[in-house]
Amino acid sequence: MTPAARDAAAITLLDRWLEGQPLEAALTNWARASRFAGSGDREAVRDLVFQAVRRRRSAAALGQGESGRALLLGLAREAGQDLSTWNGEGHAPAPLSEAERALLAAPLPDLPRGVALDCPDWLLPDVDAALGAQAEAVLRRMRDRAPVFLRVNTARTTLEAVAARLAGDGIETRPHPLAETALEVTANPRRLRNSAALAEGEIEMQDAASQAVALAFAAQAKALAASRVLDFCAGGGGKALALAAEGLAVSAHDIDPRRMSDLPARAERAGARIRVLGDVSAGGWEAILADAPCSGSGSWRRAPEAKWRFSAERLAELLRIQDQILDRCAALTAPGGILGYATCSMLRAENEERVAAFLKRHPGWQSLSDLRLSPLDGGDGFFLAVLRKQ
Ligand SMILES: C[S@@+](CC[C@H](N)C(=O)[O-])C[C@H]1O[C@@H](n2cnc3c(N)ncnc32)[C@H](O)[C@@H]1O
Repeated sequence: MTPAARDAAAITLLDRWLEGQPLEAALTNWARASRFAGSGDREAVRDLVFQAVRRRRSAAALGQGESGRALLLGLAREAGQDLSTWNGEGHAPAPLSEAERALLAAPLPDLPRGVALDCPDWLLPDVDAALGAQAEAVLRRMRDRAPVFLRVNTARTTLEAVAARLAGDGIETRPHPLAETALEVTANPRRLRNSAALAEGEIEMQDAASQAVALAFAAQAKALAASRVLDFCAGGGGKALALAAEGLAVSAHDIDPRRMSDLPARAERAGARIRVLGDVSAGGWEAILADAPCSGSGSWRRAPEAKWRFSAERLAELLRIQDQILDRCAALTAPGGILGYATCSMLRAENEERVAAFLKRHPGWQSLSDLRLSPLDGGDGFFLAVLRKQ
């Protein structure tokens, strides 16, 4: 596909998304119906579509419209591209109209803050309160794609050995200061899919901040000599696997057990022993991690659709669920045990305010530590509070 044909495909996909089709479904349907598109084309179209969704507000303002074509025009205007390839020939988009040509050549206007930063207005006060002077820089960082990170299974190998093995496949990496288990992929991330290191459990795809949270919690659980750790919201098991690699005996639970369906196979591949529990009515856990459902506002670079779907009603519902999970885990924790409360949210409402409300409801608990990471640290936005039952 020519670059202009890729633009035309992205325009079609963005239109479908704007009409209400989920992004992944639109991309999958298009890829199935477009046998002419090679893997490089599919990745390029995906990148373009995701970038337009990340920047939906500013792109719509600069392109002056809520259509796929206007969004790409807006992206091009901000980047100073001329779009002369849009000539209507072959599979290229129709040529620019006079008005579009004038728009593309016009100086960039001053946009309202929420538009320029691609943030819904109703979230700005919380983001400002949470991030203070860093709010703008963080939101700007969120307008671009996230790096690709690997977690090295240090129970089995070393960062150096994995990096050398991946380099043999042309995949370049470098260690990342956020977590001692993290490698950032700097070239050819798409080759990872076929890498033997992944198939053999030497690496997992996991954001570096997520790794840092797992390592910080593991260190406190080990300091307590906790013999058993419960991952109460295990989901796909990213954190459970990271905790197990630190030598902890991990049990995994999730309200939706189907989410854990791949966990036994992933654990086996990694050489980790993780017990998957259907029921956790028995308490007495010395260490529990509650990686709670949240807005995902720290990972909106990877899942940009969620940023525009999120609402005040959904936030209120999440806050209730987070409180319930914390209360349930408090009852399951042994006296003297610890409870880690984690989110991939940057909002105070889901983080510090939930912990403060918990401590008010549970006077017998104290806060041991807080960790707040933002995309300026390199990975996703994450939060971890470790609480102790007296
Ligand atoms: C942020 S995800 C977990 C991600 C996972 N820990 C990881 O690192 O891959 C949150 C999980 O919490 C689960 N969940 C939601 N409500 C819950 C509840 N009341 N009790 C337990 N798990 C819950 C969801 O099904 C979801 O899998």
